[in-house]
Amino acid sequence: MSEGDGRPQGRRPGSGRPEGPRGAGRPERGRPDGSRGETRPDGSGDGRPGQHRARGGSGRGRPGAPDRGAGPDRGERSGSDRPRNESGHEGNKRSWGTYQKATPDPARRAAFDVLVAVAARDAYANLTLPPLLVERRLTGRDAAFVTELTYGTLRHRGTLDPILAAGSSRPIDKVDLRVLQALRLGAYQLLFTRVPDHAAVAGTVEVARVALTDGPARFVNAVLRRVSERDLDTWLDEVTPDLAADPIAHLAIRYSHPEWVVRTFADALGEDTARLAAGESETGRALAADNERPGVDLTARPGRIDAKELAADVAGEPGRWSPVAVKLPEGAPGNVAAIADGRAHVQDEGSQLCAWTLATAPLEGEDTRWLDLCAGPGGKAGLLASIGAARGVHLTAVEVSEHRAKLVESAVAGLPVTVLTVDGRDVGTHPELPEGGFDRVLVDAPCTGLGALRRRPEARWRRQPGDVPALAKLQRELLTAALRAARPGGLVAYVTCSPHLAETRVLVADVCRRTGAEPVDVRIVPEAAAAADVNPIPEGASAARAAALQLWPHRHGTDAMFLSLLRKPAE
Ligand SMILES: C[S@@+](CC[C@H](N)C(=O)[O-])C[C@H]1O[C@@H](n2cnc3c(N)ncnc32)[C@H](O)[C@@H]1O
Repeated sequence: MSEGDGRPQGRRPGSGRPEGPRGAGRPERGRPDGSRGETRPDGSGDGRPGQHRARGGSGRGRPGAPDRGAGPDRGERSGSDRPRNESGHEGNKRSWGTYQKATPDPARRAAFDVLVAVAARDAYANLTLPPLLVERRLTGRDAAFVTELTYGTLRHRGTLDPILAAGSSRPIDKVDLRVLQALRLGAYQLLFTRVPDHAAVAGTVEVARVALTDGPARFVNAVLRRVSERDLDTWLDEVTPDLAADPIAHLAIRYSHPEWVVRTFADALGEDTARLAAGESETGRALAADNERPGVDLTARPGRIDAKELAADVAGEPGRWSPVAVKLPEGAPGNVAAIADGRAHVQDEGSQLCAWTLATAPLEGEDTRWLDLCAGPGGKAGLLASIGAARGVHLTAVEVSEHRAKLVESAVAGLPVTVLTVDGRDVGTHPELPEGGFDRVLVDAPCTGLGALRRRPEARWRRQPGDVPALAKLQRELLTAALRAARPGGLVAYVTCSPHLAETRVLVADVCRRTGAEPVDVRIVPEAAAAADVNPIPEGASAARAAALQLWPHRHGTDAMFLSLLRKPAE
């Protein structure tokens, strides 16, 4: 059984392979559905989405689909551009209808190198890819193709590996790590993009031959040819356990997430195993949303530019939840003048809403001293300080990491902010962090980041359930310190970019119990109320749950941010 909701749109069974030679009806790459591109690691939008592969026809000429053609080394070759091998002679024709090439496609080679760096050295794709693109002079469509291949392969690893295991004569966990990256790269192209099969296989085998030698390349060739024999849905039916029998494992493979993350999402969404097994679950939709490329949101900094003006400047749309949000259309934030001159910054709309809610929630009494206890790299501090500046507020921004504190300094340049490079738990011992000294306090705690998996393609494979207790301990201590820092009657916003209950509702309920802090219903802020309406709170929910806001990519189009607003009891 398979889920109908948000399922990966792989090759559709029954749609059939294009008949005859591929040259005539060659599916194009690039952007066949005209949808928004991958956000480049440098924040620009020139990348392209992983094209979920719909079989049976050419994408050429589809509306909004620039025709990239196959490009060198990627699609069919004409006789005139027949490649030559290293000695300059025409290559031997292979059974895949392609030719031995002198050098592998630089785009596939670059994607392979990033995948190896991520797997072997725990590198971050979004930090490794941009300098590599520059170094290898890959720009425009080539850079977009590398980005798509790299991010798509990393995202879909949990689906690709069981399929590769089924197509391999050797256990996949015994395969050399670099060979495995070539297999994943090839299988991703075969199952999730419109790259023609022969180009996907030949191009990847060529990378393996040059990067790894002939033996591994033959193995890659054999496995990829087996993978290419079926479409994605047929493979999924073969490699996923039955949904009714094992819904967690089924969803984990279908939507490429570790099982513990599937359980985490289901718990946060209040769906038990029986509900998941019934199909069409919201958990399935939440998981599917993590495999989509997020757009780029901008914050129009109050006092410097308003959202309307910024939207007009960048030809973007206003956001749905945050009054200062603008959705950046295709393009690079680096080219936006308002960002370059500090009137706007890049920030997920969910993060904006959290900072906005704290800054605008009604508060009686003095309201001039604000504190951000976990400020790096400074996105929320920048928004809080911009809102506060017009109201005579001074913000103290605390960040324990020196490097990240420097980022905060540049994010709040020109605003009334003091940046302290100290531990946020030093409230009461550091002279600039007096107990009871702040009217509004933000604690945007370090967390598992399970709510931002769309943005960090390898993160879902790095995080472990064992990370949660240590993070929850730190979160508890930071929230307790934030409550110490707030004056009686003052407000504290506890925020995470994780929906894990141990980092969100359970933790907040526990801290409220121990400190006497009172949950404040986030719906006292109209913008938070609008977002909360999408996520109605179940009757009989605990006070902490009833008051909190949980955003989701599949519901709100934002990261899965959590926000709980607390009031320090009056003495
Ligand atoms: C989720 S990030 C904050 C994001 C930030 N508020 C923004 O919007 O740009 C959490 C930050 O807390 C910092 N941090 C971790 N432990 C801390 C501590 N004990 N005291 C202060 N900051 C800490 C981390 O270095 C990290 O920069």
